[in-house]
Amino acid sequence: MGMASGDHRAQPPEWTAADAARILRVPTDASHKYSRGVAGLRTGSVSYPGAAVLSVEGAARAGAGMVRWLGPVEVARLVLQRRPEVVTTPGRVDAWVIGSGTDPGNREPGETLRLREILAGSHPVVVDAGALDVLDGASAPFVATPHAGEFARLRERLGLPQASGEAGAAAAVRETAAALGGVVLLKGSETIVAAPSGWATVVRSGTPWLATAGTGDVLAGALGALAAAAAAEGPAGVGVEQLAPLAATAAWVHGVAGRLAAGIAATGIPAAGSSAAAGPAGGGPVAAGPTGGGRPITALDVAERLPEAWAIAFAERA
Ligand SMILES: NC(=O)C1=CN([C@@H]2O[C@H](COP(=O)(O)OP(=O)(O)OC[C@H]3O[C@@H](n4cnc5c(N)ncnc54)[C@H](OP(=O)(O)O)[C@@H]3O)[C@@H](O)[C@H]2O)[C@@H](O)CC1
Ligand SMILES: Nc1ncnc2c1ncn2[C@@H]1O[C@H](COP(=O)(O)OP(=O)(O)O)[C@@H](O)[C@H]1O
Repeated sequence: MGMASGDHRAQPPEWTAADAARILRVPTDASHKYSRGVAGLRTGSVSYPGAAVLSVEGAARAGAGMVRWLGPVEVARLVLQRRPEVVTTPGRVDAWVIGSGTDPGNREPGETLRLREILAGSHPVVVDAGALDVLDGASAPFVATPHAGEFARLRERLGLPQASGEAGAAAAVRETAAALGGVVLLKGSETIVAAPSGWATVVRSGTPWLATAGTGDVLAGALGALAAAAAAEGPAGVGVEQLAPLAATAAWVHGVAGRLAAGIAATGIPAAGSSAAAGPAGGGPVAAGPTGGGRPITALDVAERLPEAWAIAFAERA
């Protein structure tokens, strides 16, 4: 796994298919749905019901043993229409996803308390969009997943200066992770992940076609599934530093899913729709760098390609 913890000014190494392959978990004969991890989502709202559906899709397609979604009944109806596998009653949760598709300005005080309880717990938490304002004082291990606009607001709240330039971005993500005491995943054309220790990596597996509404909600759900799988593995749970490679892996798989959906055949990735794309045998390393061509995609298209992207990474397993 690439390390860059010593020198905080160094550019972080790129996260690769082989790195992702080491992180992904495969069920065994002894597995059951709970041992594979329950991803608990408090995402979406009456104002943004679609984000609930999209984050649920991300979690379900990234291999959760169970997706538990909690929220308003009218939103639950939409979630269940799309995915009847989802459980909408309270119960066991191994990792949480909060904030996607919620507006802090419209949040009921009871919901704020619930989010604070989750962040005071011991299960890992993916903190997206509308929950980024409740991070202060969190004791649970967490990954914050801001886009550039949310990142700027987060830094302002922390009293940190705004970052500039590529080198500045990586340093700023490390600095923000240290200040928050949690992992920060800054979404963009390059996605930068840093842990409080200074460990950092950059994910370049995506495509600009991902710049469409809702793809970030899919990513949050996918990361929730990976965190739940890790947390369900043993009583020791998942520490904050362990969340960083999980976050990088979710971003890597999400980026490749975006390329597959857009029909971009990067080096080693079979063209979308080809039979080779269906399984590990078609996998290979994914080239970094600019991608040409492609076609418009939707966030659900990305979610649908997550299993293929997963298999491409897994094929790199030594
Ligand atoms: N189907 C659904 O239900 C969907 C629900 N969604 C949910 O909607 C909620 C609001 O989320 P949001 O991202 O639209 O708005 P918000 O956080 O208020 O910031 C927007 C401002 O920030 C700035 N900005 C700078 N960089 C930026 C960047 N890289 N990407 C984006 N913005 C960037 C930019 O200002 P500018 O720089 O252009 O002046 C812009 O005006 C949230 O809960 C989310 O989960 C969405 O996921 C879509 C699908
Ligand atoms: N130009 C780009 N190139 C590659 N990936 C991008 C680009 N723009 C956005 N993305 C990816 O698309 C996703 C957008 O997430 P986000 O901004 O949270 O959108 P939303 O809130 O609508 O879900 C992120 O995974 C981000 O890395």
